[in-house]
Amino acid sequence: MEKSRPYVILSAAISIDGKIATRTGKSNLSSRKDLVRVHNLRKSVDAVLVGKNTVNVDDPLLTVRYVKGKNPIRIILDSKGSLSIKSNVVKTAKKIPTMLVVSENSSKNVKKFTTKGVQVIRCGKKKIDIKKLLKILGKKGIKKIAVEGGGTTNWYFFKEKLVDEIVVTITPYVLGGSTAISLVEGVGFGKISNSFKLKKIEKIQNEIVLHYMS
Ligand SMILES: NC(=O)C1=CN([C@@H]2O[C@H](COP(=O)(O)OP(=O)(O)OC[C@H]3O[C@@H](n4cnc5c(N)ncnc54)[C@H](O)[C@@H]3O)[C@@H](O)[C@H]2O)C=CC1
Ligand SMILES: Nc1nc(O)c(N)c(N[C@@H]2O[C@H](COP(=O)(O)O)[C@@H](O)[C@H]2O)n1
Repeated sequence: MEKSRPYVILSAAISIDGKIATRTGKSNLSSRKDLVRVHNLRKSVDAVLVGKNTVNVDDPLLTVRYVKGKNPIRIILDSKGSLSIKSNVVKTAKKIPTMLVVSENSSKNVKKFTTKGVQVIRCGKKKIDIKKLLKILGKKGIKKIAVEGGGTTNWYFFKEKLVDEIVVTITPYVLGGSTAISLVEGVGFGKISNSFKLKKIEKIQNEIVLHYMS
């Protein structure tokens, strides 16, 4: 691992059949106990990162609420700068540090975000250059981040081999649906080569939490 970039933990809840949401975008798969674990993870990292679709579909807060602890910085990847101004992350950005990462080619006016307290970072020409972004975050003193989806964002991190740890909860649901989002979307790998080492298995009632390391 390059020392200059933050340590990356990919965190998600999946159904038995590997989906992270229903075909209609419902993603509240984890039990309350598992969410307590997720919030303990959030308080242990410097930043939580998600993609724009996750914000637009879930309208998350990405805060620490089920346990006591400091909120991580929130980072949203949105190459075109088309995030909803009415989203919870934007509405609370003056209280909780929030970064919006857009590509250099994005012509959208980002002032509407900055006036709401969102820090805007331009990184990568058309797509967001995640390697470069992690270097920028490292220089800002961010040492550990949790990537919380969705499937497209997860793919970019796997594609660039930037995932150091995977924490995934298998929840007791079968969702099906060819259009339902899986843990990892994108083009996918053509070869079976990207293996991780299983380090820990936790059983939380009806769920299993798997911890893998690169
Ligand atoms: N069960 C779970 O643990 C979770 C479920 N979800 C679900 O996932 C679904 C959303 O997933 P997706 O549609 O795959 O979208 P996503 O949330 O990964 O967002 C994709 C968007 O993020 C931006 N983006 C991400 N990486 C980029 C890069 N390298 N360069 C440029 N732009 C980049 C782009 O605007 C792209 O269209 C929602 O239904 C949500 O509920 C999301 C997070 C966790
Ligand atoms: N670990 C995990 N389990 C689930 O069941 C989930 N749905 C998610 N989703 C991630 O958490 C965000 C919601 O956060 P808030 O509760 O609003 O703080 C969601 O947008 C996903 O990133 N994760």
